[in-house]
Amino acid sequence: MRNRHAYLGPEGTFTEAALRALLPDADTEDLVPCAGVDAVFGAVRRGEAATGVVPLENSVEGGVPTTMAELINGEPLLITAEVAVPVEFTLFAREGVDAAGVKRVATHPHALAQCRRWLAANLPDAEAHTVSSTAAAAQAVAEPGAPYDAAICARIAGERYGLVPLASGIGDRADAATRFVQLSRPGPLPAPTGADRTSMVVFLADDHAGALAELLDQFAVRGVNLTRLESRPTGDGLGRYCFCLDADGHVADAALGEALMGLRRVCADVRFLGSYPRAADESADLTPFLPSRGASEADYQAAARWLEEIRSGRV
Ligand SMILES: O=C(O)C(=O)Cc1ccccc1
Repeated sequence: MRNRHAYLGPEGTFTEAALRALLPDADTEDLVPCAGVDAVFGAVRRGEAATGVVPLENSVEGGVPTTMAELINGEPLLITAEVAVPVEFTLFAREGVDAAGVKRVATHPHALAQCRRWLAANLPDAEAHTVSSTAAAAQAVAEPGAPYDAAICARIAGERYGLVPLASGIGDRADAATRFVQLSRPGPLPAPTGADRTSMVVFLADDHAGALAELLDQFAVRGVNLTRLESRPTGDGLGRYCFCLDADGHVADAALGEALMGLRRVCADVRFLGSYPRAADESADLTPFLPSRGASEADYQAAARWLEEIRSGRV
């Protein structure tokens, strides 16, 4: 059976662009557009798709709430790849509608948040409406009797649904980028590449002074660099948070593996989300970081051999 790949659809989303960047050889007939991020998770969990691609975080807006909630509380899936995609927004309308005729604009919440200043300056009287994706907005605008006059979406989506561009580059930050992840059902991990990232969710054991510092210490003392730390409500009441962390390295690396064991000992729960190759990001320094003294892979291996010798009575 052919491998199918679910993504946040319909055709023309930034997520589709991310999927095609991750799987450049995939046939269009194997791509499964889904109506929401939760539907992508569902398709992968039920085995209707081998993998799924969803937006995880944006450089301007931060984490994508549905993706975070599914990763934290949903039936576990593994992140097996990531890609960062630059996002450029264009305002599209039906043929014959000009900027003065735009009273209702539709788009994805993350796109709206990134175009607020432009909208306030250029369409101050237009109502903004959020829908499941930027391409869903373009599709809705193209329908006869559409409830919206214009959509904020990728150029490819506007063209795909036969709309006319009214203004391009309308994002408040020209350098905005979104990080997307590919998900699979739990199984073998991608092999270490030497430039990997590991994602996890950590639940503290109890609320006490220094609890977060203890968590962070597990990485600091082992020379493991963190690339992201986001607190999210657990859903169990006000003031109850878990922490979503990304770290440089692979769980097969000694330092990261020991940091995870340390977390497992001092925290109530740790959900491992995956180790996968880091996205090639021109702005990121992908040279392996220089670990602090005693924190290299060789140091860890030597210390493990030494302990084994003591335990076996050879020292
Ligand atoms: O709606 C889309 O096209 C998506 O893929 C989600 C999204 C929306 C805005 C910025 C990045 C990703």
